[in-house]
Amino acid sequence: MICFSSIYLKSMEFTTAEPFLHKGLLQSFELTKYILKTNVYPREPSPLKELREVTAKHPGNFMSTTPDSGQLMGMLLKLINAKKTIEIGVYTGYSLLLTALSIPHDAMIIAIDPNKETYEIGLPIIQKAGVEHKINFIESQALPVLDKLLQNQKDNEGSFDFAFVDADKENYLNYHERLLKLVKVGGLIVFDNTLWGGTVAQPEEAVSEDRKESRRSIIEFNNSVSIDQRIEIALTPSGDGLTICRRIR
Ligand SMILES: C[S@@+](CC[C@H](N)C(=O)[O-])C[C@H]1O[C@@H](n2cnc3c(N)ncnc32)[C@H](O)[C@@H]1O
Ligand SMILES: O=c1cc(-c2ccc(O)cc2)oc2c(O)c(O)ccc12
Repeated sequence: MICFSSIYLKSMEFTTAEPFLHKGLLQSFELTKYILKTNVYPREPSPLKELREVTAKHPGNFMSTTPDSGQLMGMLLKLINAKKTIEIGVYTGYSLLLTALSIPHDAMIIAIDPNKETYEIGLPIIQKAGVEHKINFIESQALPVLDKLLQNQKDNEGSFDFAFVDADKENYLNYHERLLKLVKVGGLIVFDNTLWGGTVAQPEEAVSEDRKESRRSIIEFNNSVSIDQRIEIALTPSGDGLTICRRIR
């Protein structure tokens, strides 16, 4: 396993247009670059490319969903013909715009994030792409919004086709429980960062202090979904780890 600091140092060699290289868990930057350059970037819709380039100039750029994970999510959204979706953790909106571009004209996304400022960085690009009408942005912590949606059982329980979670790792299990009630049988819940920079497979002593708490939460989450009989799962090593959960009961 390559240690995180050496990944970081190596990543400094790349331009700000490619802040995703250091996030990939593949053991070779060249291989990550190969995947992005041959299969991902050439097919990335131009508004997403523009949003990625704007975000690259922002200090939090490492938080964006990686373009390869975005490509996989776009495929999933189209495969299930998702119409009613929910996203927890928007930042500048890469995954949000990706979702908006992948669902039909009359489909919708409830997008939740307490930080409206970062959402507003990507908003002009979302508007220019003509998909703002699909988005209901809610400036809030996610848990109270999910609980409110669940209070209106008739309209919301089992009604969502797709959910994407990319926010505070400490609440992943709380989100999972609520989203399992909101998503229909056959619907998908996708969680980002489930390999947490590879630290899930490292001894705790080898992990930097600032990553320990989230690492513990992610490990607890991974263990829990691995035995959850209500879902089928696939943990894919795309980006920082993407766990796809399909509700089956
Ligand atoms: C990793 S970023 C999301 C990246 C985004 N998916 C993208 O593609 O750019 C995490 C986001 O989660 C938000 N967040 C943190 N705690 C949250 C909470 N309790 N509820 C909802 N969003 C939260 C942060 O404000 C931040 O914008
Ligand atoms: O380094 C991070 C941190 C987060 C993060 C931290 C605290 C929150 O309340 C939400 C998110 O998320 C990240 C992320 O999603 C990512 O892909 C890379 C790094 C980080």
